[in-house]
This record gives sequence, structure tokens and C-alpha cells, in this order.
Amino acid sequence: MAGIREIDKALFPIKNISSVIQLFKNQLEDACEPDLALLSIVAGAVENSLTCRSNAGLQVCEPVEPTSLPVLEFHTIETLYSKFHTIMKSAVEPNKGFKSYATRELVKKVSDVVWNSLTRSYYKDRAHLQSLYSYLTGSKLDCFGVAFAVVAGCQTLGYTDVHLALSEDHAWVVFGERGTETAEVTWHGKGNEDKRGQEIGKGVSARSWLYVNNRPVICTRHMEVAALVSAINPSLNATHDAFEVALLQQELLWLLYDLGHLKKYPMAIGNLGDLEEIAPKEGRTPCNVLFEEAISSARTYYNNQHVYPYTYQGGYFYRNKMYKEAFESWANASDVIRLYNYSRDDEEIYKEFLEIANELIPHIMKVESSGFSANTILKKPECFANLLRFYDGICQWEEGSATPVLHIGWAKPLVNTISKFDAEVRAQVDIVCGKPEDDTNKRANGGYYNNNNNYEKENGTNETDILTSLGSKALKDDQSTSNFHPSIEALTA
Ligand SMILES: CC1(C)CN=C(N2CCN(c3ncnc4sc(C(F)(F)C(F)(F)F)cc34)CC2)S1
Repeated sequence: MAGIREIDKALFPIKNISSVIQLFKNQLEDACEPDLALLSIVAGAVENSLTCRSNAGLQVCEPVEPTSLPVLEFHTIETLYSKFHTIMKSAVEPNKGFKSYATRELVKKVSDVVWNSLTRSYYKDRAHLQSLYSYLTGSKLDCFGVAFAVVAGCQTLGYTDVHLALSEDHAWVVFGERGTETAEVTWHGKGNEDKRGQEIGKGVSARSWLYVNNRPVICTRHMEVAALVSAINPSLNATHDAFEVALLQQELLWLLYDLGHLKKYPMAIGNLGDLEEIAPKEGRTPCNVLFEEAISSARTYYNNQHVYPYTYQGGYFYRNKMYKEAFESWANASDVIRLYNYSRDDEEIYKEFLEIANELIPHIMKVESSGFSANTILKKPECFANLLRFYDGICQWEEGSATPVLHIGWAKPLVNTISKFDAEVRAQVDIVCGKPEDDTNKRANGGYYNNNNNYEKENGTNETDILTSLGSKALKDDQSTSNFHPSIEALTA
């Protein structure tokens, strides 16, 4: 890297949000390629100055302009920037003249430099450990931060073929002439041996949600900037955000959105949707449309193998009491997970489905059955149909998996929820076989069906009953007439 350019240096000392925006704008629009180290250090410094205990108190009590920031001196940034260069260059051979492609050994070496310079033991899940500012001032990084630091380190060394690859809960790198080589560079989860240096899951882990069926987000340099912006964490504490940091993140995401760098990044669009729901910007795309855009991005570029776009949207509908729509989003999320095998690395998405099934849906049932709303979802067959589709996807997720998903704790809320729908509502749900002639899910006679035509996992695992694991004996024989899992179809009897 050529070092910090005069045009960017001129923005310092940085005193407000618009100067930070301008720096990102300069880097994204006219730099040959955006300097990840510079942008991560600046974003981390701003976040740290407004959220970390030391001076947070100062900020809260002083009435300040909404966009003013604690002054950021150029010297501070330049010192950290050259420290990062020195760490990388003293340990790894730079790519003189940008001639060659990275090798697995090179990538592993950069990962080792980062890995071996981290504090021996610290709380890895803490907030504000994602940036190079955290790495260079506190020698602490979270698992995303390590992967990002490796990509930034390779950029510093002139290996511009090394890029960040992102699933919904893990990060790794791609490299080489065609960008098709892959390598683990960070850890995942708790108590798992790291697999740094190895190729990305070829074995059973390839079928787990963690590797999104080999449909990760492969970042360009500009999308790596979107990843560092998405990773900005405005949390002050468990209940409050530093509004200047949230405002900065929202403005930077809109800048990246306008430049087209979020098109293939569903989670970043979802993050922007969450921020817009809290503080809508005049004249901007409304949050509900952003959540739809995240879903169509995942459908267009990632073969609809990502779950989070549907849970972003479902969460929005739930918070806004749009329960019928929430059931549809969650059923769509379940249609994604059903084709995966559950593995021990999939805890995050397991917790997501557990919360929906055992907290959010029961809450909706309680509210809907206590109130006198004539328009209650309990009278709507399409709500019942989507609920069945939701539960059925989880049952199928478990089928053929080495690790069980469901346990008796799921059964009570499940049966409780289903029993809230009267027989004449349930009777309107037609469970039909295979792909329907037309692809709407409402039939002429007002009946509904699950319009999923593919319940076979790629490995051809057939259905086995699951309710036995839930302790219920209400099972049909295996001549079920639907492509619902027999145990779910039994519930409609
Ligand atoms: C619907 C939700 C429960 C709300 N927030 C969700 N997020 C928040 C933002 N988020 C993300 N947002 C942008 N980019 C990334 S890359 C990434 C990751 F691959 F897991 C990594 F890199 F290992 F941390 C995570 C993630 C993770 C998912 S999902």
C-alpha cells in the first residue's frame, strides 16, 4: 500500500461524522482500491471514543452537536497505520510489484502473525473487538476481526487476490489466480479446535448451515468495506446505543448502498433495514422494502440458501404486530434450513429458530387468543398453513442429521400453538402432494397447501418420523398423502 494519501490526510483532525463519511467516500470512489487498514482503524477509533467506558461518561453529559465526535488527530491514526505495516512486513515477504498470487502458506503465515500477536486469553464475545483499532491498541480481536485483519494484512503486503468470504456465522478467505482457493484463517464457536490453513469444509460440515451450502458472500474490496461498516457496533451497554455511532453506521451503509456495493450482501442490507426501522431517513427506501431487497439478493445470488434475510423480515413484522406476515417470513426461513443437516457448528441458527418457536410464536398466540380482535389470525387458514410449514422445516432439518434438533421442550409450545386453531380453520388447509399446478399458495376453494415441491435433501434421505422424539404417538403410517413430514401432517388430522 502506498500509505495515507494527502487528500485523506487533509480531512484530519476529524471532528464530526461528515468528515468520516468524506474519508470513506474518497476511499470508495477514487482510491485505486479502498485501504482496509486505514478505514478499519478510523472506524474503530470513532467507535471506541464513543462507546468504551473511559470517555463514554464524558460524552453523555456534555450537550454536543448530534454529529460531532471526540477529535481524532492524524498522528493517532498514522501511528497505528504504520504499526500495522511494520507487524506485517517484518513477518511476511511483501509481494514486490504486485506480481504474484497468494499461496496457502502465505495466507497461513499472515493468519499466524495476527493469531500469535493476540492477548493470551480474553472474553472473545465482547463488543468492540472487530476492528484493527482494537487489534493495534488492545491486541484483541473477535473471530470476524481476525479474518478481516488477515485480508487487510494481505492487502498491505500487496497480495490483492486475497478476499473475505462470509457465511451467516463464519468468515474465511479466498485467494489464487481464479480466486477459487479457500482457507480457514480464524476460529469458530466455543471449544472447537481452529482449522486455520485448511480448505473450507469438504466433508459433513459442507452440509451444515455454517458453510451455507457453498454459497458464501465472496467480497470485493468495496464489499470488505461494507463488512467492516456492518461490524461497527454502536452498543454502549446492554440497553443503550451511542446514537452518533449508529448514525455514522447508517450513513456509511447508505453511501455503500448508493454505490451499489450492498447488492450481493443480504446481511448488510438487513443491517441497514434495522437501523432505518429505528431512525427512518427522509426520502430513503423504507425498512420493509430493504428487508425485501435483502431476500431477493439472497434468492438471486445465493440460490436462496441464506436464512437471515427471512428472520430480519420476520423480526420486523413481529415488532410491528404484523403476525400473519411474520408467520410467512418464518415459514420461508424454515424452507431454507430444511435442506441442511444440523451440525454442532450450527448453534447460532438453532437458537434463532428456538426463540421463534418457543418465545415469539407462543407470545403471539397468547396475545391473539386473549384479545377480542375479530381479525384474529386464529381464524386464518393461511396462518395455520405457514405455521405447519415452519415446524415441518425444522423437523426435516433434523432428518438425516447426526445431531438431534428437537427435544420435548419444543413439543409443548408446538402442540399448544397448533391447538389454538379451531377444527374448521384447520380443515380449510389442504395438504396436497408435490408441486401445485399454479404457484400461488391459495387454492380456488379457499384451501391452502404447503407449496414446497422438494422435501428430499440432496443426499436423498427419506422422511423418518420425528414426533417420537417429541413423545407423541399420533403418527400416520408412511403412506402420507402430503410432502409434509408425517409427524406434522398428523397434527392436521
Ligand atoms: C436477523 C438477525 C438475527 C439480526 N441480525 C443478524 N445479524 C447481524 C449482522 N451479522 C452480519 N452482518 C453483516 N456481515 C456479517 S458477516 C458475519 C459472520 F459471517 F458471521 C462473521 F463474519 F463471522 F461474523 C455476520 C454478519 C450477522 C447476522 S441476523
